[in-house]
Amino acid sequence: MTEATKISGLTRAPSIPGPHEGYMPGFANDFETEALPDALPQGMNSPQKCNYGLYGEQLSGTAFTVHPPERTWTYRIRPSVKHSARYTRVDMPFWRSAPTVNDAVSLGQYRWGPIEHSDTPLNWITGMRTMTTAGDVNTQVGMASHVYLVTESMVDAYFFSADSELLVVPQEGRLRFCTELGVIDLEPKEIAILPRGLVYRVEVLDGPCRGFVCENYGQKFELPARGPIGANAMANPRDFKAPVAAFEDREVESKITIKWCGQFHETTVGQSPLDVVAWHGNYAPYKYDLRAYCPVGAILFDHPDPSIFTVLTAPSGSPGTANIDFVLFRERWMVAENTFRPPWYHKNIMSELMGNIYGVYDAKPDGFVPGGMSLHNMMLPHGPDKDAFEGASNSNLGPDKLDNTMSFMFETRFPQHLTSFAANEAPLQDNYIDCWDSLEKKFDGTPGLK
Ligand SMILES: O=C(O)Cc1cc(O)ccc1O
Ligand SMILES: [Fe+2]
Repeated sequence: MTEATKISGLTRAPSIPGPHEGYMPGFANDFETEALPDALPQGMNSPQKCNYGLYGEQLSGTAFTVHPPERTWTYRIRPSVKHSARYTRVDMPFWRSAPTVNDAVSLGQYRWGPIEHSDTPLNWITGMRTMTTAGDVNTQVGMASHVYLVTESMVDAYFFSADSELLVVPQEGRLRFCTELGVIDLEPKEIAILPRGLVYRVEVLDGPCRGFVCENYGQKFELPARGPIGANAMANPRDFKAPVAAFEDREVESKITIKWCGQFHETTVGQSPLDVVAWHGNYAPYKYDLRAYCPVGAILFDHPDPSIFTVLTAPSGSPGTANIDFVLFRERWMVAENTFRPPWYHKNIMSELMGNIYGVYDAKPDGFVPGGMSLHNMMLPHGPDKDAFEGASNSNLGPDKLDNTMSFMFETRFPQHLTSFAANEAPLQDNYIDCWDSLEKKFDGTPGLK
């Protein structure tokens, strides 16, 4: 064990040295961590008096009676109910919540270039730009996709979403999430999950920062069942990392912004809310390095469904039908024989929102660029563009490494609705559907030759 250290002004618990410095490995483990010795009660949750005069407080991420329940016990300098002002409503016009059905026409195949930064300094809250929403935030069903454009750190300002857990996919720049449960540093090729109800501030380590967010209104993300793939490959539990405890004791007026039922509210507190000295439980933020994802694919012929690339899945009420699948298209070898290797042409009941983190995506060699997004909505046909089709139909089928490529998909069972920002202000590529226009009729009435 090393000593407690300081990071962004927070005293951070001693942690295992080496690759896990500052983090604890494992997915949804029952973690325990303390930034001061013996701050964590042992053998019970609610001693009559906690060590150091701490207050015990439980954060429940599932109903008490869900199995397994997800909750974390925090031991903090002040209970979080201690705030000096009532909640006041604030406007956050670019961070929208479902339903946004009347904002724009959503029926269509859409693609956007990267949204550029402006001269206006933006933080984690003001820099959120909602692109699509699905379901209904008030019934805790569905999701929203956002792009964040962040250039400014939050100072004595904090945020939590009562509506959702946030899946963060950075594309540019480095961010630090100082949360009640510890500190997560995040850069492109990594993702983070910020659970519903967790208070945090976001600092810019290296800006400007741009990335994608999937806001999950429903049941939490979990690891997909691997079925016949077995106990290994895809995303392995040990590669997920939760932060060790970290706290600050700062008596300074601080603002907390709360997203609640799609509305934003502010209150003030007389101290930093990041005052959790120790915690234990299985409801925590975590990060994951996408380079640890071990893809499994076709090793003789054909192109399997992209569900084999699922990193995390958030279940809906219907078994096998996700509220959201987070799917990763990363570097891999293509070896299938006598096969059209890119994604096939298809229509899907699930709605597919894609983003490019870096490189070239095999079905769209042009136009789908890093920082860009595309939407193939419920039951709307899509597939490789003309160049991808011709290339893949005529290439020599030796083993071929798809290199320098990382795109992802937020796939939901619900139709996604564009916001007016996505339809009118974001860099929509008006000519996107032309990429299929020049696909030729090749039918000549005679059987094809192999
Ligand atoms: O449309 C897309 O590009 C995503 C996708 C990829 C794939 O390999 C199979 C199906 C699918 O929807
Ligand atoms: Fe698709």
